[in-house]
Parts: sequence; structure tokens; C-alpha cells
Amino acid sequence: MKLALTIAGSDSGGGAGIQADLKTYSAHGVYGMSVITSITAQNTTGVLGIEDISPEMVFLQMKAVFEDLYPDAVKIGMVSSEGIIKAVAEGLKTYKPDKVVLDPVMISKSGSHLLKPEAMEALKRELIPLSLVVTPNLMEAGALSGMEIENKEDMKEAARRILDLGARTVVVKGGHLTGDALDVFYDGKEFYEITSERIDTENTHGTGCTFSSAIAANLALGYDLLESIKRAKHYITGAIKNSLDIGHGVGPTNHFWNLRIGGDARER
Ligand SMILES: Nc1ncnc2c1ncn2[C@@H]1O[C@H](COP(=O)(O)OP(=O)(O)O)[C@@H](O)[C@H]1O
Ligand SMILES: Cc1ncc(COP(=O)(O)O)c(N)n1
Repeated sequence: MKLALTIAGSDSGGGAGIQADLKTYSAHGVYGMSVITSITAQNTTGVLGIEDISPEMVFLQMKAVFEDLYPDAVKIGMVSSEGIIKAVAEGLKTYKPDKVVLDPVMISKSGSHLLKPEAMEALKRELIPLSLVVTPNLMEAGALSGMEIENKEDMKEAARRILDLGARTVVVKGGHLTGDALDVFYDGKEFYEITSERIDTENTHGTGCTFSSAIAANLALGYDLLESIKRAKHYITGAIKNSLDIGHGVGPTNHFWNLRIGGDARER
């Protein structure tokens, strides 16, 4: 059995964060574990409240996981404060996992700050250099690179600048552009354009979380980074195509779209 860890915030509505990550791990047949950094009271319509876990408790959860069930890959999502970011960095330096996917979560689709603006520099300084790949969306890539991104060439320039911050590789996600859903992967030498059709749906809660944890799941399964990104793209495209029209706001991705246990899961 391969093991994967998510270090992220809890979404009570089950669509993003820890919940999306653990569902993604299960759908890949990978054993999922969690280090919870914050609890959000959240649903498809928005975030009602956020309570951070103490940095000491974040580190202790990492210790519990790494000293017993060492993960084959790690995904990092919401890390809201400088204290939590430093605790996670301390854990990574202590236990040295080599496959770390960093989704630099900043603002939820509903508009809440999941990263305190003053913690942005700590995220850049402490976590980017310890990651194998960073997966910003357009807004996050713009904030990290200090530029506006409006097209594919901008995505490539932002990717270059994010490597200058010390990232080893980066995927700039184009989910918020128009046209095909194009993501740009840059490994410091070559650019790879990873594209799918754009799916016409409002239900995209948890897409970034699902994509980054699918990369981590595939890394845990032993695929190389480029192959893991391509497989994650296939998974997220199916999860959006079959996304769930539940709740009163932005519905979540569907993790069961390619599972066939006891019939067609899409009909449940
Ligand atoms: N409407 C869509 N159709 C197809 N793919 C999409 C759509 N929206 C987002 N994606 C894909 O989902 C993944 C997550 O991207 P994005 O939504 O930009 O991230 P985030 O949730 O961090 O804002 C990317 O691979 C992106 O291309
Ligand atoms: C706890 C938590 N973590 C992350 C997100 C981002 O969600 P998305 O994947 O839709 O950008 C979220 N809304 N809540």
C-alpha cells in the first residue's frame, strides 16, 4: 500500500481542503493521512469562520505521521499564518520527504482569505524551496510573480519568475482563463502545455485541491512528475465533468466518477 499525506485546512462542506484530498487519495487506491492546519466552517456558498490549529499541534501531527507511517508523497494546501508555515517547514526539514506538492492556497473561490496577506512572504521563503512542484492558479501565480497574467505567454513568464523564487518546478493552472483549460508545467528547462476541453459548469469548488492531491497520489504510486501531472489533469477533468450540483452555491468536484464499485457511481 502506498501512503500519502495532506497538510491542509478542513472544509466542513466536504468539497475542498482535507476532505477533497482524502477522497482523491481513496479514489487512487492510496492510503490517506492528514495534518489539519485550520478548521473552516464552510459550505458551497462560502466561509463562515476560520480557526487555526496551533503551530505546536501542526508539528505534532507531522511527527505522529512521519515517525510511524512515513508517507510516499505529501501535498500542502491551506497554511494560513506565518506560525503554521514555519511549523510545516520545520516538519519538512526534520523528516525530509522528497515528493512535496505545494498548492499555494490564498483566497477561496467565495472570496475569503485562507492565507493571511502578511504570511505571503513566509510562504515564499519557507515552503517554496522545500517543494518538488508548486501549483498556483492564475491569481496565486500573479501574486507570487508580481505580474498580471492574461494569456499563455504571461503564464510562462510567471512560471520563470516562480522558479527564480527557489521553486524546483511549477504548474501554472489556467482554470480561470477562457478557452481550453490549459495548464503550463515548467521544469526550469522546458515548458509543457497540458490541456483539456473547458467544461461549462459553475461547480468548481475544490478543483485546485483535487488537482494537487491527485498529483501527490500519482507521485506516491511511483509515476514521475510529468506523468503524475498528466494523470492528475485527466482525473480533475473527469471530476469537473461529473461535478455535483449539491448545496446552494458552487458545487464540488466528484471523486467517484471513475469508480465502478457496485454499478455506475455517477448515478448515486
Ligand atoms: N471549467 C473547467 N473545465 C476544465 N478544467 C478546468 C475548469 N476549471 C478548472 N479546470 C482545471 O482544474 C484544475 C484546477 O485549476 P483552477 O480552477 O485554476 O485552480 P484553483 O481551484 O486553485 O483556482 C486545472 O487543471 C484547471 O485547468
Ligand atoms: C480549507 C480549504 N482549503 C482550500 C480551499 C480552496 O479551494 P479551491 O480548490 O476551490 O480553490 C478552500 N476553499 N478551503
